[in-house]
Amino acid sequence: MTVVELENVTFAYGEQPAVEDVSLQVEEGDFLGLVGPNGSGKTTLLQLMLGLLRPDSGTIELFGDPVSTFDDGERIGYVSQQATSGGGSMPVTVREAVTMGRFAHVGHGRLTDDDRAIVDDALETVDITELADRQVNQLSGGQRQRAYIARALASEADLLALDEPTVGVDAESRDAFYQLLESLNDDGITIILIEHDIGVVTDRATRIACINTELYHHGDTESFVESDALTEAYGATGQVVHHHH
Ligand SMILES: Nc1ncnc2c1ncn2[C@@H]1O[C@H](COP(=O)(O)OP(=O)(O)OP(=O)(O)O)[C@@H](O)[C@H]1O
Repeated sequence: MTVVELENVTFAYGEQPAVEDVSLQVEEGDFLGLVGPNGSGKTTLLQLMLGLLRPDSGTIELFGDPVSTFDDGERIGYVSQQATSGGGSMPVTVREAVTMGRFAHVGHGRLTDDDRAIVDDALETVDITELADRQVNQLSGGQRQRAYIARALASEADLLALDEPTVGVDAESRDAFYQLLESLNDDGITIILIEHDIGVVTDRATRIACINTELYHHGDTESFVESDALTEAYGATGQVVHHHH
């Protein structure tokens, strides 16, 4: 099944397009790494995919329907840059924050024992059960992004979209976090990850989309590593490329 499909998508905040004529498909089970230099349109492209921004031209389908009519928020777990950097953290406990993942399912009804069990499982999966009663805004960066993943898991999302989730997280927690993403992907959850560390992405992602306003590469990770897309995309802005091997 195709999870996201973009055809000739262009979007501009002002005069200059931030995303220009991008076509790509994300298939169920993909672990897509979205890479490109600073300011190259990665966040914009992700928000277009999720229906948070409307394209100026082109079409976007999410789970097979035009994204404009999409109202199935519970199928997406979106961890924005603000969420992990702390700006969006709420004065609630970890358990309360993760329980919010159930709200799309219970509507105005009450939480059932099943809902509570799903929340417990999500806390367990990301290994933060012992932090359940702590305030989210008192967690470390690494603990906080686990809490946001747990919330997405509790919502039983089919698609996890993460925008630089490990900014400010130490190397060890970061590695554990990417292992967690890999195992969630093995369980069938589709993942789209924005990450500026090319080495991390090529180690973990099964597919790569490389953009600098326009799409320079979209395909499996091996063909990306062997291609010139990286130097071409980054060369356009003269940024230094950091390899991590
Ligand atoms: N709300 C906005 N209003 C106007 N311009 C914006 C807005 N958000 C982003 N831009 C511009 O659009 C371009 C793409 O930004 P975007 O955040 O999508 O890039 P990015 O690749 O995610 O960047 P980074 O890696 O630095 O997070 C940049 O030139 C940016 O300055």
